[in-house]
Amino acid sequence: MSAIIDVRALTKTYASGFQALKGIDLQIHKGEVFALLGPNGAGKTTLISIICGIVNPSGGTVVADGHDVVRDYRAARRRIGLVPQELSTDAFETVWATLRFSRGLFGRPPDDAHLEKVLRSLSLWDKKDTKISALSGGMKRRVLIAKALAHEPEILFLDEPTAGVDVELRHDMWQLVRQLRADGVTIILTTHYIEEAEEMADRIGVINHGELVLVEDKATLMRKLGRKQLTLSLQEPLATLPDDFAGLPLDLADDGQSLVYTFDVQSEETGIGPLLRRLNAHGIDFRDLHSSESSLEEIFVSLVRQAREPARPREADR
Ligand SMILES: Nc1ncnc2c1ncn2[C@@H]1O[C@H](COP(=O)(O)OP(=O)(O)OP(=O)(O)O)[C@@H](O)[C@H]1O
Repeated sequence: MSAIIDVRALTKTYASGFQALKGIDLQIHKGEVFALLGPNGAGKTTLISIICGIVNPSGGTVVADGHDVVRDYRAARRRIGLVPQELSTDAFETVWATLRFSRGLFGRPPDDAHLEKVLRSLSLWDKKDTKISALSGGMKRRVLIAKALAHEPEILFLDEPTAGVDVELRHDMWQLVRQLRADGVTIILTTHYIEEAEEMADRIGVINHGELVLVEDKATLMRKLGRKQLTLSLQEPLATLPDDFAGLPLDLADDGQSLVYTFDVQSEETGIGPLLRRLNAHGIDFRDLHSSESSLEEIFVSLVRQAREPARPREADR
């Protein structure tokens, strides 16, 4: 698959001396929806701002649809739409004037039919002559998206598109993202809602302390999410596992007082029945058992923690 965005060895040190990005390598495929997750201050907005040419990188390169975002800024920027977190639009203009101006800013000839299509898709058509200052918060969000789509970008960045919006608008946005994807637009979104990444993304990237700690197909992550653990509290603690159990996804925990068996929920055979029979044959008794499922949220939290404290075992692996 061809990369529509190619980020290589990207670093950013702000004037304060703070290193916000520490060597990011990332390729975004044409036509995919890529969700960038990370805790507050991880570097998501910095990364997006550099790709969109708003912030200068300290090192490395970014090429968007064949154009270097620094050397060939205008050509690169024309291909990109950005929906920022905050409204920076002139609040005293009408919705229509704002969109027409924005389209012109990117060197595109007027195309009222396109603007009408965008406004209708965002349920904003009846507000086209309203001043932005007179719109509700949710409507202003919709205007931000309309503005980003006015110049027909091939790449769309959504920086926390649904933070603080109501359920209806959230679902409308998801629907719009699906439509844009079907139209061939490449979409990169940042979000704090794991559910949103699960719903929308083809691939997921996790950034923490300025480093990409994971880039994975959502389907692969969901398989990890499907992992379950069965914990058996033993009647008598075990010093080691009998050799017979070697090769099984089985670990001793709690100083030998528990056995933890990890299995795939989606697979037909969990292997629990044979495991219990084998334990019985070895005279290993247990007094209690419980199972738990690792969620994407847990995987995400453990990745973030792991990057902070590299020596600690992963939560999801315990
Ligand atoms: N202009 C700046 N000068 C100095 N430091 C900055 C500047 N902008 C951002 N930072 C710092 O860089 C780090 C990354 O910020 P960034 O906004 O990219 O994070 P984020 O992942 O988007 O966070 P959030 O989820 O809170 O939006 C933070 O520690 C932030 O304080």
